[in-house]
Amino acid sequence: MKGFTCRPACIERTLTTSLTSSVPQPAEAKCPFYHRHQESAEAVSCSVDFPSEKPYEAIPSPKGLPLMGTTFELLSSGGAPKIHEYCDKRHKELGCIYREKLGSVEAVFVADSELIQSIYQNEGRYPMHLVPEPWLIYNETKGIQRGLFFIGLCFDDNNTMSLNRDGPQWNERRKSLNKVFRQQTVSAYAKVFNEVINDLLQRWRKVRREDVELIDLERELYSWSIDSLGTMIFGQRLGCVTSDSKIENIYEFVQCVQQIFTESAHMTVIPPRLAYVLKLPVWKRFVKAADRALHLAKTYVDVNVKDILSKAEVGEPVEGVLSQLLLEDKIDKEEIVRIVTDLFLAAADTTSHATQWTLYMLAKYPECQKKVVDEVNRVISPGQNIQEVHLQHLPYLKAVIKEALRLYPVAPFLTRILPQDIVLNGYRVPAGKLILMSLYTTGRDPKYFPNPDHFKPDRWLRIRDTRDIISTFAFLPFGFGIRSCIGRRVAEMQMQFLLARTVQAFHLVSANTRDVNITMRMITTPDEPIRLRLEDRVK
Ligand code: HEM
Repeated sequence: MKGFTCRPACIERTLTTSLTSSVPQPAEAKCPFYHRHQESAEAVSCSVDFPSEKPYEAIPSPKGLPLMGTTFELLSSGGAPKIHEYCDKRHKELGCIYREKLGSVEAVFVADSELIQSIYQNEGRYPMHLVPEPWLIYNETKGIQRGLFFIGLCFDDNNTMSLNRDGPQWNERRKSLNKVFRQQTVSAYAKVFNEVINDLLQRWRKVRREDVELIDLERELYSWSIDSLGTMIFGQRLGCVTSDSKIENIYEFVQCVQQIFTESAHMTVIPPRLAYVLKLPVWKRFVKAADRALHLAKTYVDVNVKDILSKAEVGEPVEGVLSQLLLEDKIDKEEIVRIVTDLFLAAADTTSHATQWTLYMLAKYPECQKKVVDEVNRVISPGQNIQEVHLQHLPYLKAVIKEALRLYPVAPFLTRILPQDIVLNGYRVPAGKLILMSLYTTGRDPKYFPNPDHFKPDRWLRIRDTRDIISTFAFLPFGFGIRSCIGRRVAEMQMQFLLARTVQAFHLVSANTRDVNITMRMITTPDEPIRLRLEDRVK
């Protein structure tokens, strides 16, 4: 057990001042971030601890009303769309660890790099994350099984989380999929990623308005991310960014996925089981969108499975992740369909929104955009395809992406349910309790990132050059460890390719008249459409 505890920032500051002014600190009692705390009044407090262990109930918790708990406060702070800000405020008020019941689930919130590290050290052999309850109820009531993200956690008869009976199954699937998502395999798709980008840039030149503003950036990026991933999985273009889309209802699919996220986010404050039992409109909309999205995706995957199998039978060459999985013959076909369908759900929204925020930052900070353009132009000529080998010469571009993900983490909370008790900052957290790691808060905490509100990609370069120690556990946009994002390599490569080629082709100008903020739809999305003007660089 590490010797730290957290207290409200005001008490913390008073204590720190009085302690440091009089009593010398024993080395072993010092918080590693001690000096940085003193520099910053905004930091979420983390300080010298007491040796005794305290029970779960002693974890700081906001006072709520008898029946309503803190629901009213959450609603008056903007509800589910502003939950990241609400939790950030709580951390500032209660410290880097607190507990609170939001909606139907009680969770322990943690915003401290060392504590996050210790959570991952204790995640066990089959780590468990939270699957949003509406999705679990949907799967359970429809009697359907789902892909990787969903395996390993369910609710038992008492509506509490039951531990890990599917852990070994997850582990087996994950190992098979790790093979198809490792770096060398992903690199082989550089050519198809470029093809999709060529079509996209071509399309943007055509569809932008007369004043060169691009309409519906969100949908454009969705289509790009689905087309890139689809080509990698099916070994053939889906045509989402060209007019010859091979999936008849691709836009309907995109809309359904967006709606699944929106309705799930609404059910953060309305207990999902209640919404289900009472068949509230929010539940009906959720089910309708989920039914349709799964049906559309499954139909398309099914067709491709048949196509691949019949080609393979007559010895015709087949490409793509799906054929790799099918021909390996280790996973049952029905399950492959489920896994692939869910990959699209996990991939499309996340990659497109991370890219959207990064484009917004580049448009908002022209000096950063110029640095990226100069860097890219030194490595590839305009219009040329980008190769994986070029990426090692684009450190600034990578820093820009990291910086955008720091301020706008697509998943602002990482979740774990641990298989055994853990002591965090002196508090015993029993096995099976939901733990939420607040990345939005750690990413904007000055004790980890000086001047946190500034968009400063250089901070990532300086760290490397001077070997400054920054805690990586304060910044984990793809999670960490054996259950981290399986698509990280794909997402990073897709984003690096698209951003490099886009800034080389266009000067990006922000057309938003106010700052765009975050609104949560399960993931971090903009609270008004991000508007970009794309001015040609190369005539
Ligand atoms: C910028 C884009 C992306 C971000 C920020 C992101 C982030 C994440 C995060 C935070 C997790 C949860 C990890 C955990 O519980 O510890 C996750 C899981 C997952 N992601 Fe991603 N992701 C992105 C793109 C993708 C892509 C492109 C794919 C598919 C090719 C994908 C597939 C998955 C899957 C299947 C899981 C569940 C893994 C498991 O449970 O074993 N993600 N992602």
